[in-house]
Amino acid sequence: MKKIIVATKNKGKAKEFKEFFASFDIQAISLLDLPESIPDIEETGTTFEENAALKAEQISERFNTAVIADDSGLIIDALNGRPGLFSARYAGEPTNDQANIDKVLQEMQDVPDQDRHARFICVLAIAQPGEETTFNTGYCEGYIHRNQKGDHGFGYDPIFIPKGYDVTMAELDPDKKNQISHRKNAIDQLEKWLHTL
Ligand SMILES: O=c1[nH]c(=O)c2ncn([C@@H]3O[C@H](COP(=O)(O)OP(=O)(O)OP(=O)(O)O)[C@@H](O)[C@H]3O)c2[nH]1
Ligand SMILES: [Mg+2]
Repeated sequence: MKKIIVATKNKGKAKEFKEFFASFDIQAISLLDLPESIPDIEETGTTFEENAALKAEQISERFNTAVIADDSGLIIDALNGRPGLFSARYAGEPTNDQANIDKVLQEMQDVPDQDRHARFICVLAIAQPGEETTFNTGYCEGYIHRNQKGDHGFGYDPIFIPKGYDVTMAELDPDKKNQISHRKNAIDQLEKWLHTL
């Protein structure tokens, strides 16, 4: 089976990448699967693209092979785009999904239903030795619920209701999330390249 390194230490993302790539007969190997422990990559970029490139390029250089990295987040209109680039550590370090959810719900408590629009963004960077890094971006539109529901997925899934649905992303079956998510929409743009592996 072909393999590809995905430069992530996020268990939720790693699980989804494994599921996505299995359909291409490719085994996705996350940084959590590697025998040696890989130092955290500091995300000093000012955009999702910069952070995704930082992660993909550093790991591609270390292993001299093609590497995919994902920088993603939740963008909420009523919070002027926050948590955005800082979605992982919105409530501070170490990252804690529940604390992040609590902070968003607290900041959104007085926001009326019609103003609770939000979207997930996923930027994939593909770094290959000797080649320019390329990018694919996917979105998933929706809105922020007033409380959290469901226990599938990860991150902010329990408070995000995808457009066209009346349940949160965390209430959806994982296979369903993988059909509509920002990650899926970004990976769909990779299809041609994945067949070249
Ligand atoms: O509910 C969610 N469903 C998703 O599908 C999703 N995708 C991203 N996120 C949030 O955005 C942060 C990414 O930050 P991020 O791209 O820096 O990843 P990370 O730091 O968790 O791991 P790594 O990939 O950098 O190793 C994550 O921690 C989450 O809070 C999601 N939340
Ligand atoms: Mg990160």
